Amino acid sequence: MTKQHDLIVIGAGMAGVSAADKCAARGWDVAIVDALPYGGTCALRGCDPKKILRRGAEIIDSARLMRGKGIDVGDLTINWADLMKHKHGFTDEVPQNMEDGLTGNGVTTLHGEARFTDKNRIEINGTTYEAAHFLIATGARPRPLEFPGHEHLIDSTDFLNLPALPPRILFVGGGFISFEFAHIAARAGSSPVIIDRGSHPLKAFDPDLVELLITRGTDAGIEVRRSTTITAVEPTRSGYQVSLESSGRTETMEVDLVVHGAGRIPELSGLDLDVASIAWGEQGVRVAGHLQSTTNPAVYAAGDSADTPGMPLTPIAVSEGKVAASNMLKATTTVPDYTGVPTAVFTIPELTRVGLLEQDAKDQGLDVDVRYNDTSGWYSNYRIGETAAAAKILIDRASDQIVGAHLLGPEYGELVNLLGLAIKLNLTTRQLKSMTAAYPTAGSDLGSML
Ligand SMILES: Cc1cc2nc3c(=O)[nH]c(=O)nc-3n(C[C@H](O)[C@H](O)[C@H](O)COP(=O)(O)OP(=O)(O)OC[C@H]3O[C@@H](n4cnc5c(N)ncnc54)[C@H](O)[C@@H]3O)c2cc1C
Ligand SMILES: NC(=O)c1ccc[n+]([C@@H]2O[C@H](COP(=O)([O-])OP(=O)(O)OC[C@H]3O[C@@H](n4cnc5c(N)ncnc54)[C@H](O)[C@@H]3O)[C@@H](O)[C@H]2O)c1
Repeated sequence: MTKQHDLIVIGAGMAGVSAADKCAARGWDVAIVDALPYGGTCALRGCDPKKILRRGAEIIDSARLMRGKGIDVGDLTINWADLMKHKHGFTDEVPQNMEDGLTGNGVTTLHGEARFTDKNRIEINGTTYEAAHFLIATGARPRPLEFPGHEHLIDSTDFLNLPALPPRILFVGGGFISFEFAHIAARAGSSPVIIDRGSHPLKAFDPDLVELLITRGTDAGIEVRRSTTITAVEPTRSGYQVSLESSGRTETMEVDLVVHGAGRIPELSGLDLDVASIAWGEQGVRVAGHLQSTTNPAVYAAGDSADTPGMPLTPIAVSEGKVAASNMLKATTTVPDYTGVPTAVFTIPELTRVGLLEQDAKDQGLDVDVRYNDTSGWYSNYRIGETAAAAKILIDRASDQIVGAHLLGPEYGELVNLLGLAIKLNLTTRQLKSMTAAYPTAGSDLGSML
């Protein structure tokens, strides 16, 4: 006999777990399933382990910036094996803790790959489960690549588990993953090369600040090649030969490792969505604004696997998971609020953004005052020897409200949260400037940035 649940969540990452906990707390009979250990991408294979490895790189970089300013760097190096152990100290605990948290909240935890067999049924390891509602929260996977030899690439999960870093690493794609990993690898003693087929790497970020970051990265030993296509990857005796093409010119590069950083796509393979009449496309499960499937009312989707206006980021996954849960529980049609969600690429220093790009604001016909400051000479950056730091804040002249903010600099990943709050709450710059910040902190620079 099949068991009838109120809700089955497919995927125990940030989106799925937020929704499962919320519905169980309201008394629903909830089951959740994952094919991998519980925790999802962010905690096990993404944000969290990545930022632990980045900590080692930050220490090296900070010490180098203070060379001749009171710090003798000497042979300060990253011990990759120990740094990995430090990472495992966090990640190894996650699956059991997360599963214990769910069962403690009354959620039934299942293991295996789920696939739909009907509009209201799924099968896991040969057993059928039935539910009144389903939440698809299956995340994303690396985009399949076409060039010959693509099977030799490692992906971000492999990179975050490397037992040792080889000297020459080539990153395919100039996005979040390649830049973050290249910044870690360079401080760990490798020579990274980022190959982007487009002319604007990190295209979700302010192009002026991206150029500053690329220059800072060059000083740290990172090479970035734009408008360059990879035509083949072939194994050699000691590594790989990568064939490149740029403006009609071809060349080859010898490297030890090739890493996939060329984008991720929703993970819907194996779900058999068509069997359950669930519409989907390249951007994910097709949902209405309130996250219900456009074709199967029993089904909702959230996070990286859902086709929504939100970027594939952890805070979006969490907020969509909660909104989907609330809509299922109350049969409401609340749409997630995507305004004022900041994002950061954790290079050294970090590059952040919230709200509109300068070009978007212009395209929308907004009359914006662009307040640009090179903050590298400001006290907070002088103190630590940082040479690349800047802020570009876009203020709507009519309302005096911030419509976009772009920051490059140490600790600006924290500062951008204040600007996100200002956007979300429609604060004016006059109100923001009335804030008294602790001094000297990155927050105390905000008034001058405005
Ligand atoms: C290297 C890397 C670094 C990142 N860094 C950041 C960062 O610093 N900040 C940030 O905001 N975002 C970051 N992200 C993005 C962030 O990790 C994702 O947006 C977020 O984890 C998505 O959560 P989710 O719940 O939608 O999916 P996931 O966390 O991916 O969870 C989906 C789960 O579904 C399971 N699953 C899939 N198919 C099935 C199936 N058929 N049956 C059963 N289970 C299934 C998977 O095993 C997985 O555990 C990073 C991503 C990567 C790859
Ligand atoms: N700090 C963070 O928040 C963080 C960190 C890592 C990943 N993520 C999330 O994961 C997603 C995926 O990250 P990503 O870095 O893989 O993708 P991305 O979308 O950020 O960047 C992919 C880049 O690869 C380029 N590209 C695509 N195909 C190529 C090819 N064949 N050859 C050369 N270049 C190619 C694209 O032009 C683009 O610049 C991100 O969009 C982001 O949402 C977030």
